[in-house]
Amino acid sequence: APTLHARDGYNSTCRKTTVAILGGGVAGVTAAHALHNQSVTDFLIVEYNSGIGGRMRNTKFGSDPNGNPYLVELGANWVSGTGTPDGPENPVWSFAKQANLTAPFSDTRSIATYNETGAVNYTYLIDEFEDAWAKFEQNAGTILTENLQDMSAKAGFFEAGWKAKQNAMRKAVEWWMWDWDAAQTPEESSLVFGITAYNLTYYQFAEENYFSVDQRGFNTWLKTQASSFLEANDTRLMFNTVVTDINYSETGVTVTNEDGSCIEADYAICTFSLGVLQNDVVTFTPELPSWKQTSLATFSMGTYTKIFLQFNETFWPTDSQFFLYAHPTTRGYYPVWQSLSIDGFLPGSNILFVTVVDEQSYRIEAQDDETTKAEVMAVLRQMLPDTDVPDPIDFMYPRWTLNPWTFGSYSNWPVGTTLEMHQNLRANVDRLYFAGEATSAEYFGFLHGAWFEGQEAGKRIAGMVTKDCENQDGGCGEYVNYEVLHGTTEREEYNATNGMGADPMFYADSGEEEA
Ligand SMILES: Cc1cc2nc3c(=O)[nH]c(=O)nc-3n(C[C@H](O)[C@H](O)[C@H](O)COP(=O)(O)OP(=O)(O)OC[C@H]3O[C@@H](n4cnc5c(N)ncnc54)[C@H](O)[C@@H]3O)c2cc1C
Repeated sequence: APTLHARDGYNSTCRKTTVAILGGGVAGVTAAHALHNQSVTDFLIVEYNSGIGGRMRNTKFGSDPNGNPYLVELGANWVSGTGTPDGPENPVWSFAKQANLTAPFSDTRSIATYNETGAVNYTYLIDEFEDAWAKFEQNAGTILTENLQDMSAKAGFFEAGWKAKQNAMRKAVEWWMWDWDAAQTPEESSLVFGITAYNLTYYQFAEENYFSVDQRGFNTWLKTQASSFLEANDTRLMFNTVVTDINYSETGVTVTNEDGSCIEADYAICTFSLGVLQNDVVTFTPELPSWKQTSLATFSMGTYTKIFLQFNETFWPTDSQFFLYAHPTTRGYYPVWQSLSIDGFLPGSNILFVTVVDEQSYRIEAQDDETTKAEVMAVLRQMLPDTDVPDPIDFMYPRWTLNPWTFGSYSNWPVGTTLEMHQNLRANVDRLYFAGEATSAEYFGFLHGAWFEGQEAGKRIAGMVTKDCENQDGGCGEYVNYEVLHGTTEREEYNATNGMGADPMFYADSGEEEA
């Protein structure tokens, strides 16, 4: 191919391909699937780890009565938003059903509340928060449709009549209703885009969550999807390969890996997390343009940490899925506990886990397991003052922020962001394309966000390669980008070109899809 020789950095020993897909998470696999569907089969998937799945990551933990370990999910765990018989369905849910995934209904109403004195019922505060939520959504809708300035979710709560008022229990409820999803505080989060992601996930699909306890791993659904077009030992899968350099131009992309190997591609799709892109793991040549660098710096990467404990008995209540703890002074200090030792989940496993996010995640990532274990156990003993709480027989948590292939858990939109600004995160630079949960305007932070964005990038490139544009919604070829940003994004710009093909406020207004 003579065009290859014209490229910068062309090296005759590089492996050649039409599309280099960088990363084998949801977006990477789905991009490959979209290419395959348009008969573009000459692609490579380059992946740091030894298998596909990315942030759907599991590990062995504890042991069952036969001495075999359980499998628990360190990363994504829920199918968030499912679908209705007549409405659109979350693709993650479609594949989860195909894979016969064991994923019981996750009932957020099944919650018991605690503070430092033990069980104290403040579920009425959850009701109060939920009452304010409708007003909160309406205000977000007004800002979006009237092209007004965005505000923080915190300010939005105030406006809707909810305040935490320096009250530990109100703070715990606020954490449960916001931080537990966003992995960042309401002060850090955009009101408008927090609401759009929520609406499109829960009102467009369905307002329910299923929690995978499948002992094959949650990522079985993605493996099911992958097996429809990839062989088990497909030579297009390059595992245990760490990308260090990406050299892009208007004619192609050269990818260099840590082991010295390289790939010459006509196009590349980079699906690395926002955290990876923010932490200079990969060197881009030429340097990324300033509109791209600014967008990478603008959006934030949250951290969500599940801390697992196994005991030799289940000494906590078995009639609730969730336990909410209000620490007297520190908001977000070991607030949400979940029991796996209940019917439908992993009965008899004696496993509990507690979740922290953001600053508390960074804090515990920086300290040793024993220190964290002591803190966690002190809280648990406060919650259950009348129970003789034993020490755990197993204890473990991941450190997502320090992880070189993620640098955090999932993205969040800070206050004052616009759709145009986000489009710059999505947009390609020459032949280098981007996809992943963070590039999704509609569903950032979610698996299905990564799914749709991988598909979009795959379809756009397939359209260029085959000269046959089958992507009716988004189109084919390059994404738009904005070298000069407007203060706000006009209502008419909320369209597929800017990554928002579905109307977030349409779903919010009706609460469900209209015929
Ligand atoms: C703790 C946690 C909880 C979550 N909970 C949920 C949930 O319940 N529901 C939900 O819908 N979503 C959840 N998510 C979000 C969900 O996991 C992500 O949105 C989704 O998995 C992202 O897919 P992706 O393809 O965009 O990125 P990734 O899965 O990160 O895929 C990118 C791939 O690139 C690889 N890579 C990175 N750097 C390099 C390199 N230098 N060289 C080669 N390969 C590299 C990585 O190994 C990875 O496999 C959670 C995430 C975390 C971390």
